[in-house]
Amino acid sequence: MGKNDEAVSQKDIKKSRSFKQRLQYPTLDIRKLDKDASFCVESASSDDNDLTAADKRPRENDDDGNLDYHIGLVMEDRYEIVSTLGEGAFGRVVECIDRHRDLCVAVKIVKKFESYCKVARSEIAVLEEINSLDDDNRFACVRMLGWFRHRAHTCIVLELLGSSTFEFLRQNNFVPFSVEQIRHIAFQIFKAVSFLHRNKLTHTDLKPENILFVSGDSDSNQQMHKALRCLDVKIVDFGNATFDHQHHETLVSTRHYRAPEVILDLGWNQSCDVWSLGCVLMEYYLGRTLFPSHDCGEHLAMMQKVLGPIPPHLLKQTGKKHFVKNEHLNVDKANSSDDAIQKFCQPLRQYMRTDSDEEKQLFDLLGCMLDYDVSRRITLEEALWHPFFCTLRAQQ
Ligand SMILES: Nc1ncnc2c1ncn2[C@@H]1O[C@H](COP(=O)(O)OP(=O)(O)OP(=O)(O)O)[C@@H](O)[C@H]1O
Repeated sequence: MGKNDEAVSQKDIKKSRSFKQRLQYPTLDIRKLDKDASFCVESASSDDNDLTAADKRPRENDDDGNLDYHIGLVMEDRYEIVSTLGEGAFGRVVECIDRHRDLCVAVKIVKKFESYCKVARSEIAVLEEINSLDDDNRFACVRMLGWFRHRAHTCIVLELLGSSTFEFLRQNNFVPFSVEQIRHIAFQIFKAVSFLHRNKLTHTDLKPENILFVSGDSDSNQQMHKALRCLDVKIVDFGNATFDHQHHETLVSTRHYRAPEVILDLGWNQSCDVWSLGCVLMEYYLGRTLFPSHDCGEHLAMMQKVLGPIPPHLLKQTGKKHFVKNEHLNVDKANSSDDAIQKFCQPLRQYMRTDSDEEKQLFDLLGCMLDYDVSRRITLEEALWHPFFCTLRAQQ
């Protein structure tokens, strides 16, 4: 299945817009659009489209291929749905009581379409591998507890976690995290992703929505307070995780977190996760997306405003020649004077002018993570030895 921006059906666009309407993001509300648009959805099966037939029987799926469940529904004679936790391009995640173990769990109910089932199978394989590689649960990756099929939907049973860091920021009116909080969150995530990288896996979709606090209190206010006290987080969503030996899709990551080598189609490796995490940490610091763009040209122009010119040797290699003019980024005049670039993008060196030593360390680390050149970009193993983490390393 091709995952590219061009392969978007009208149905996907409608679906993306409804996502957009549901989201309240202060600077730009198109975050979800690109992720959705990156996947070519197979059309619904004929019985999904047959409204007359569907009208005559209780509905099992909504138009997006999601299971049309209700609170109280029991799946597998075991998992009783008590609430909805989240929604993504691949389906919905619900909180359930596991009646066999008298335990609350999260169940990701994947959309019914075959392409999504395929991604779900891959997510299950990756989660099984993580469970067996990390049997002591030392790294901050969500644990899979099992999986089953319910009415043609693949359902993945996961340990129950709390809010995503994106949701946390949103509920907190996008007040940024403190540098100390960023340090704690980053340290755990870097260790976890570094563990994935050592085991030849790339996550490819690291973003604040996929980094969840561990605290699972159902009262959101209490949850916020608890999360801020303990700051333990875990990574979710391994549906696009790719082993080194597997085919690497041309287009990966949700747009705002997408590395330049992916946009320029230069091939990618684990280093694209490092770029995404650089964008994530900056978002935690700013309380808003670092590159709030919806267009590749504008996105690259934003990168230039923040990080300086894209090296000509990289532009020389791209097959996407429309991005290049005289060995430099071909910045469309309309884009370069675009409000969004002027308003949201500030050179990283200006942030470095801060008087705070800990902020200086953070920006130094971010500079190393947001290096255009993959061969020079810091690895997470190296990043864990950066002075930004020295206090946490000392505590280990
Ligand atoms: N184990 C969990 N515990 C609690 N909430 C969860 C859990 N896993 C996922 N969620 C919630 O559900 C949301 C969607 O989950 P996930 O990212 O796995 O779905 P997806 O369809 O693959 O998303 P995407 O559109 O990013 O690909 C998360 O952002 C989070 O809010």
